[in-house]
Amino acid sequence: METHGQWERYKKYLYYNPELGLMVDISGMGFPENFFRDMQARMDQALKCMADLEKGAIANPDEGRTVGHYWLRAPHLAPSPEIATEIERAIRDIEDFARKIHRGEILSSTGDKFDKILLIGIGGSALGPQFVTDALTTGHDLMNIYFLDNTDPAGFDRVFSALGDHLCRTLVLVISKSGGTVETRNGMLETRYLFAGRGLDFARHAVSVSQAGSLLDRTAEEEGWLARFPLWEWVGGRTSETSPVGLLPAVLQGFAIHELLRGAVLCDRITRNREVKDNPAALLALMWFYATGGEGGKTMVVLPYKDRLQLFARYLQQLIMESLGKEKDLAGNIVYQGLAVFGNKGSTDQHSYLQQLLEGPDNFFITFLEVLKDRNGSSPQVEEGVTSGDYLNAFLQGTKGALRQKGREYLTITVEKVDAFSLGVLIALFERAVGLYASLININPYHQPAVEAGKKGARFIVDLQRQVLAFLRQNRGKAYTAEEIAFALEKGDETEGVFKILEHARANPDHGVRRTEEKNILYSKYYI
Ligand SMILES: O=P(O)(O)OC[C@H]1O[C@H](O)[C@H](O)[C@@H](O)[C@@H]1O
Repeated sequence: METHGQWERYKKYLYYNPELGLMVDISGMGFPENFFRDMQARMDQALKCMADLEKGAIANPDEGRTVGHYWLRAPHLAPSPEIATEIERAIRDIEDFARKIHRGEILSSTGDKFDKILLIGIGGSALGPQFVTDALTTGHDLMNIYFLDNTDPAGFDRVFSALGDHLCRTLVLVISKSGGTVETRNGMLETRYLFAGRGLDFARHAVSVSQAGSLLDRTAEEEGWLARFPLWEWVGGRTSETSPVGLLPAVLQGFAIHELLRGAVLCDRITRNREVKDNPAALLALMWFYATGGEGGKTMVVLPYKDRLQLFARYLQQLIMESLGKEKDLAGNIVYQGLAVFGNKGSTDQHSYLQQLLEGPDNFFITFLEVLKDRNGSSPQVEEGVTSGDYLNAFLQGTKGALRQKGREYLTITVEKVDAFSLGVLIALFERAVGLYASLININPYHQPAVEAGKKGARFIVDLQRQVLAFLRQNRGKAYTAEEIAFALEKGDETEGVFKILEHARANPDHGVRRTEEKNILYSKYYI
């Protein structure tokens, strides 16, 4: 399966760092011999930009902001002693709060000990905690966690019914950097109604994580919530796992946050290395550049061969795609940059889309994540002399061989085991790879200007809905087609939107909208 030349290439390019417990194998990528030499000047510049960023340069020029996620795990690197003190204080306060919760020194409104967490947040305010929870949960953590990360009513109901009678023992973490994200607000409001319906005092169950002075922070202050933890302007949502966003739920669950931070800080130190072959983040960034021609020409399939890492692909989707998916470069040129990420886990995905990766268009590269330790303790044999873990390893190696034969490219990141330390390493590794790659392609990875467009669109539709419902109420008992309503409201250009609003309204009991049945649904009439 393997040729001598491959082994030589493997030996030549394998990165291994025993301190990090990390290997990065890039030999399965077909870059030419002179690639590193040709990229040296660009990478030197990227590393210099990163060094400036860490010293507090305005690395997010569009928003005039510094970018400080690396300070979160090394407060002494922060550009001012005030910032360092704030970070240290926040970690201390989180630990202190969690200790009191665990010891029952802070009790719920009913005098019960808290043993459940309901985390309400979205995007960067949920993905990190979800990933870390799934990776580290033992099944008997100090507290069990549930998430609301959308504005889907049935999604709320599913979680509420799982919480059932435990609501009186549930600590609610509302996490939002901006403090104004609608999905999070809706989750909070519905949770509040649920508490009120059970006669429970929501404020005595609620905790916020948000920027000082945000709507959420002010609400928490005015209503006297149990605690308020800070988030700072200089931490982006997608790089907030080592901030209170990630640390608060982790420490409440009993995860080893100092190990997570130690993994991240060590990885940060090692990925500052200016010697590219000794810098795994620089290696990743260069491989992304090679694979996509620096233009996002290929997608990255993230395949952890470990169930506990299956949410990593989803976590990386935000970290990478929200950071790198940009219309303009730093000079204002239209570039349409990005790096699309998908994936779930191996070997499971070998039984779904791997067929296409082997025989379909060669428009991707794979990042395998390999974990050497199978489980705590030993494994039974599933065949003579072979364990399930041997098979997982064999499927990974076998898939690489099959890809090689087809000339498909991949790289492999190996960690010793899944624990808080290795998660810290992986998070920091990809954070820095994203930053370095962004410099290589000259874009700002720290803003997300387009996200606003979808939010604006939603506000427009909610406003249009108010007008449509008001029209039907004013003309109670009379029935109208979507076209007639749009015309009457002088919203002829929005007829499709009006139709979708009406269809949604008649499918639900909330607004009392009904529909006449016509052969062609588009001529159906709606009334209240
Ligand atoms: O933490 P929040 O302010 O609620 O933001 C939550 C998320 O929503 C926004 O739309 C951004 O695109 C994300 O980067 C952010 O993580």
